Amino acid sequence: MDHSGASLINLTRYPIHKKGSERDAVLKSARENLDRDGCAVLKGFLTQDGIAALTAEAESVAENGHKSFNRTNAYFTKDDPSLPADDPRRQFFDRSNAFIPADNFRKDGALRSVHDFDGFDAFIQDCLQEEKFYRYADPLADVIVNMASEGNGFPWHFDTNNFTVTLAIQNADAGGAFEYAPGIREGDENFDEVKHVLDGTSDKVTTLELEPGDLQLFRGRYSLHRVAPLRGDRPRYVAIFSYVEEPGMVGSPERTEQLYGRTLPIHWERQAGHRADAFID
Ligand SMILES: O=C(O)CCC(=O)C(=O)O
Ligand SMILES: [Fe+2]
Repeated sequence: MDHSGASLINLTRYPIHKKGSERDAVLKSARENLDRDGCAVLKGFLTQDGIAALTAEAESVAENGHKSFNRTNAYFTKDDPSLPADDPRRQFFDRSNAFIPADNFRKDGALRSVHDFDGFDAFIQDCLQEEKFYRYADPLADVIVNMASEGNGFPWHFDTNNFTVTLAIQNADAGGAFEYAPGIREGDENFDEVKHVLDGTSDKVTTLELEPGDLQLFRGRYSLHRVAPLRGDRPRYVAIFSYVEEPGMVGSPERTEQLYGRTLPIHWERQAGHRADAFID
């Protein structure tokens, strides 16, 4: 199969490589959506060939996914028994999934052909209007695939990163909608409304049914979000592209071991003097 980015990305609809009025129109719409509710979805960013190629590639390396399980609240903090039992900081959920580390994706493979396509990074940066914007320099984490099936999932949380860039590759048989409460903690923590989201009684939740090939830009620091429980045998595959505010950053050895099940020499060499918390998490 042809793995040039030009055949995998729908450049007719999203001419990200060509400065001009068409690209400007796509940018304008993405920025408006990001401003309004912290989320922009570029439907059908991949072509049908792109979806097929990325799915085949994810399947071919799926066995290398590293499973991780934990119990976490929406804030990734420890339990605080001094708070009332119904405080949202005391609601813990199971979180489990598998990350396929970035070094499973070859330079000439489909996923990196999209990532390395001329203009891809610049386009994402322009949508997000982030001044400091660098690819994560972590060979295990610059672009990964998040794999989850029935019984796994991402329960309600706020991201520690300012934004997340994801590309839907394959959905589970059922379930897996992306649900989020736009800007729920924009002004303050808004624990009362967060509580309603966690117990399923909020009317502030937007549901997105993302399809294979959709590119999503999401500011998850202020918007509580989750992936609704998955059903069926087919795994859900989502690629996650990581960008950070400084060049040369990699993950801490501890976090890398936890997420990917191994570390490389670079994780130990670089740990002094570099922020270690730049994960999509
Ligand atoms: O898998 C997704 O669609 C998003 C998961 C998520 O919220 C995250 O990686 O922080
Ligand atoms: Fe998230």
